[in-house]
Amino acid sequence: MVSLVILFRFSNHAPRFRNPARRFRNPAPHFRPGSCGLGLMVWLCESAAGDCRKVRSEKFALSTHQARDVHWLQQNPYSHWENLMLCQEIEALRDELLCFKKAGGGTIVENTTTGINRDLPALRKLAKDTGVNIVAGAGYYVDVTHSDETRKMSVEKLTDVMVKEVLHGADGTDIRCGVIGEIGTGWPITESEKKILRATAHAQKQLGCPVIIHPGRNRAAPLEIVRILQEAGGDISKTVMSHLDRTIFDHAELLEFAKLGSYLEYDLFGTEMLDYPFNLNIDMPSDCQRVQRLAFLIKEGYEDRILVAHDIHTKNRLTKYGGHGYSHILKNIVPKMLSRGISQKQVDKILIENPKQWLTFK
Ligand SMILES: CCC(=O)NCCS(=O)(=O)O
Repeated sequence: MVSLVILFRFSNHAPRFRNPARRFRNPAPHFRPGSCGLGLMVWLCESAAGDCRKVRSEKFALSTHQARDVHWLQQNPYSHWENLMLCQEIEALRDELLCFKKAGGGTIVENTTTGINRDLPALRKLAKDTGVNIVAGAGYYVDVTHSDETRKMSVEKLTDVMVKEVLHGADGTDIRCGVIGEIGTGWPITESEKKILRATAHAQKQLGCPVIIHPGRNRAAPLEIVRILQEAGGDISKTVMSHLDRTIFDHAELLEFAKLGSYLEYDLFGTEMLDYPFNLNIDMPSDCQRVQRLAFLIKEGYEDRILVAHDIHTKNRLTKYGGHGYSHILKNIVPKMLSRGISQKQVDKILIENPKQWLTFK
């Protein structure tokens, strides 16, 4: 059975939600959590001018959306309120996992962390129901999701929390996390995020555990993160730098970064959008370009360091809503890799051996 790192989320993705009225025109507003209603988080959108208003729903109800809306959602996934509420889709996720298993999948990493609705009991139930191994993530997401309590914690306290989440259980359960991350960082990296990065390195030093980092949307971000982790004693060889698809584009810069020895993750497979709403200067690559990037890294000798995933965090990417689903890499990307000169042995390394090595505690 294939073991594969596929990230999916129960989280709502609202911290990244852009105000639809300002879509694609103004710099991204900052987001922060607002009140709760009917168990759903309501998020407030704070514009650059500092005014707050409730994010409004787009023009159609997602549950009844028609085929004609599929393309709009694919291009504007963060501009539809309900589309962000992946936590409502437990049944659809069960179906996705069963399809994934049928396609040869064995394991996924679900690295929703504190700040975006980690739901460990739901993960446990899904793993039991489907027989797919689900590895949960410890730690904290990006700054805007940090609570006042989190901000006040010392590096030592944050380290203790993460160590406990791995050794004893998280969120008041006995469910133990198998990786630290994704640890969220923006650009520039905030003081609170730096503290959490240092704590991550300290926890990793104690546990010998896998770590995964979400870098800010700037080509300098991955390098700066590695520097902070290294200074704090982290093990870069057991650390994944995720979302490289939208972060480092230049080949020479990518090779410079690769030399530092982290895992290099291309994890937005299935995401094809013309305008990347979080940074309009970025041209989000297509799946074909992602495969080209993998082939390039393999040619340069980095096949031991590559990981791939879908990072599904919005509803429209589920099969139920006309999306590519959890089996896209297994069903569509692997054949594409093979047709572009990547051998079956190399595919197996990326889908089986590398995740196994990364997930094994030292
Ligand atoms: C919540 C999951 C996440 O942060 N995914 C990264 C999306 S993006 O920053 O690459 O757009």
